Parts: sequence; structure tokens; C-alpha cells
Amino acid sequence: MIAKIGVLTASDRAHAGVYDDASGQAIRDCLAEWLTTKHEIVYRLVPDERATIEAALIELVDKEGCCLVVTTGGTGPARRDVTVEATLAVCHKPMPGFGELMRAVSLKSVPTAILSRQEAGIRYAGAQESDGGALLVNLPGSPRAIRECLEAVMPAIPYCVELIGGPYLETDPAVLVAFRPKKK
Ligand SMILES: Nc1ncnc2c1ncn2[C@@H]1O[C@H](COP(=O)(O)OP(=O)(O)OP(=O)(O)O)[C@@H](O)[C@H]1O
Ligand SMILES: Nc1nc2c(c(=O)[nH]1)N[C@H]1C(S)=C(S)[C@@H](COP(=O)(O)O)O[C@H]1N2
Repeated sequence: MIAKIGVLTASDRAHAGVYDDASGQAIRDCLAEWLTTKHEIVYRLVPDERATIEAALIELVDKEGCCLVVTTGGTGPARRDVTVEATLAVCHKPMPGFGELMRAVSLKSVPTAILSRQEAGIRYAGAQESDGGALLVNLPGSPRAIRECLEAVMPAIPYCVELIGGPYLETDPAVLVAFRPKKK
């Protein structure tokens, strides 16, 4: 079985073609480097518009069947930064530890790390346990933030995905060790 993973970039300028989406590409590169489980990236590039972001996130989980969706951009204080609101609106459960950890790690390299309101949460794809769902994780827009943030939370992601009925994600332990308190 191929695990489907959503990558959603919310950026007015990348969407308008002003610059290439380096941040979305950085997410793909990290996942390709760390995951040994076969996976397919389902990619969406959208402007910073809440309704559009919400619709894309719902589609990635409910229609595409992604078990993990990583977003980049729109986590700051600017008026058009609405990815966090969109994420929490479509999630059934917030997972505050992700944002806490990513901000703490980022703060070691940039004082402006605290300007990111990045969050994470769980969206269940249907009413039944067997319907599964996805973990949604927000990353800041800066291309430099991607590896730093994702690397910090990645060790806990495979177990989280497992707990919501998703595929058994495995990583290359030479580059990233996934932590599972209970082995299969
Ligand atoms: N997807 C991306 N690809 C490449 N560079 C990006 C991307 N998103 C942001 N950046 C870069 O990181 C900087 C900070 O990101 P930020 O999200 O604040 O952009 P922004 O000012 O909100 O604009 P936009 O939403 O149009 O990307 C930007 O000025 C840009 O240089
Ligand atoms: N690791 C890391 N985190 C970071 C940054 C960064 O460069 N690296 N940029 C910060 C800045 S300047 C802002 S404004 C916020 C929000 O960025 P966003 O609106 O692009 O999501 O993320 C913060 N978090």
C-alpha cells in the first residue's frame, strides 16, 4: 500500500508565479530523504485565502485519503496569514505539542520564531473508526524553516498516524529515528 501525503503551500506570491514554491519542494525533499515507506505526494498550491485552504485540506483528507498533510505559509500575524485558522477549523482535535516544539526549536536560530502561530491537528475522514483520518501539521513559509521544524516533530509522526488508523510509516534510521512506545 502506498501512503498518501498531502503538501499544501499557502502563498499569494508562489501561487501567482512570482517565485517558485521552494518551501513545498523542501517538504517533499525531507520526506523523500527520511521515509522508506513508499509514498505519493498529493500537492496543492493555493493563495492565502481561508475558504480555499479549508476546501483543499478537506479534499486532501476526505477524498484523496492522505494520512498526513504538511502545510507551509500563512502562520504569521499578517492579515492574510490564515492557514492556522483554516487548519483548526477543519480539524476535530488540536495537537498543541507540535507547535510548541517547533517554535522552541526554531527559537534557537531566529528570534522571530515566536511570530509563527503554527499548529497541528487531527481530522477524521468519516464517522467510523475504519474511515481513518490525517494528521495536519503547519510549517512557516520560509524555505529555511521547513527542515528545522519538520525534523523536530517527525520522530513522533509515524506513531501518531498509526494511532489514527493510518499506514505504518517507516523511516531510514540512519537519518531519522521514528519513536514508537509500543512496537508492532
Ligand atoms: N512557498 C515559498 N517558496 C519560496 N519562498 C517562500 C515561500 N513562502 C515564503 N517564501 C519566502 O519567505 C519569506 C517569508 O514568507 P511569508 O510567508 O512571510 O511570505 P509572505 O510575505 O506572506 O508572502 P506570500 O504569501 O506571497 O508568500 C517571503 O518573503 C519569501 O521570500
Ligand atoms: N524555523 C523558522 N521558523 C520561523 C521562521 C524562520 O525563518 N525559521 N520565520 C519566522 C517568521 S519571520 C514569521 S513571520 C513566522 C510566520 O511565517 P509565515 O507567515 O510565513 O508562516 O514564522 C517564523 N518562524
